[in-house]
Amino acid sequence: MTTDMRHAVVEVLKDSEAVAMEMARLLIRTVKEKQQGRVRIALSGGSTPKQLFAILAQPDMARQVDWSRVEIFYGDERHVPEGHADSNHASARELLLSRVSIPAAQVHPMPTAATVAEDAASYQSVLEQAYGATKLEAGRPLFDIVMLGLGTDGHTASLFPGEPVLEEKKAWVGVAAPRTAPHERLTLTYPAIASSALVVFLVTGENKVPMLARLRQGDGSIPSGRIVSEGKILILADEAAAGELS
Ligand SMILES: O=C1O[C@H](COP(=O)(O)O)[C@@H](O)[C@H](O)[C@H]1O
Repeated sequence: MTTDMRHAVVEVLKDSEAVAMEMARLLIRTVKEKQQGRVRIALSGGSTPKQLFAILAQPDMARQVDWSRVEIFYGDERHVPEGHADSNHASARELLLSRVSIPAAQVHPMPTAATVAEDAASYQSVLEQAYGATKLEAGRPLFDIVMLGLGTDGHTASLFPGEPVLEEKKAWVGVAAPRTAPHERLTLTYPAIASSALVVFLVTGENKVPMLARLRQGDGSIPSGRIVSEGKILILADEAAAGELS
C-alpha cells in the first residue's frame, strides 16, 4: 500500500500550539507503541517545528519518551557551518536535543563540512548503516516518522520547485540550490521519504493557505504535492492555515 497526498488524513486544530501538542503526543505514542528496536524520526526544519521542540523538552513531556530508543535524523539541512543561525540541527539541538537524555550517537545531523555533494553521500551512508541495507525494501520502512513542513512556494524538506533532485529515483539524499531561499541544501529525496511508516506535515499560519489547499488536492505541480509514503500521511494544520476549508 502506498498513500499519496489525496489520501492524506487532515486534522485541523485551533492554533499552532495545538498542532505542536498533537505532534508531541503522536511522537510519545509512537515510541510507546513500537515494541522492538529503535524509533527512527526525521525532523523537519524551518520555524514551524520550534514550538514542538519546546513542548517536548518540557520535563513532564520529555519523561514520557524513552529517548534511549529514539534515533534522530533530518529531512533537510541548510549547507551552513555547524551552529549557524540558519542550521536546522542547531535549532533542534538548542530547543530539544540538548535538553533530553538522548544518547549523542543516536542524533544524526546532516554533515555540512565538506562539499554539498560529498556531504550528501556521507549522509546516505549514515542512513544505510541505520537501516542495515543499501536498498530500501517495501514493508520495512527506513523511518517510523518523517516530519515535513510546507513552504509558501510549495516546497517541502528542501525539495524546491524546478530542482533536479525532484527527479531522483535512487539516492536517499540529494542536494538543492534554490534560487528563492538562502543556502545550498541537503535533502531527503522522494524515495527516502516514501520509505516511512508515517509522514506528518505540520502546517501553520495564514500565509500557508494557498499551498495547503493545493497540497490537500495532491497537486503534483508543487513538490510537496508529490509526496507519497508506503505507510500513512497525516496533515496537522491550524485553523489559520486551513482557511475556509477548516
Ligand atoms: O527551508 C525550509 O522550509 C520549510 C518550511 O519552513 P517554515 O519556516 O515555513 O516552517 C521547512 O519545512 C524545511 O525543513 C526548511 O529547511
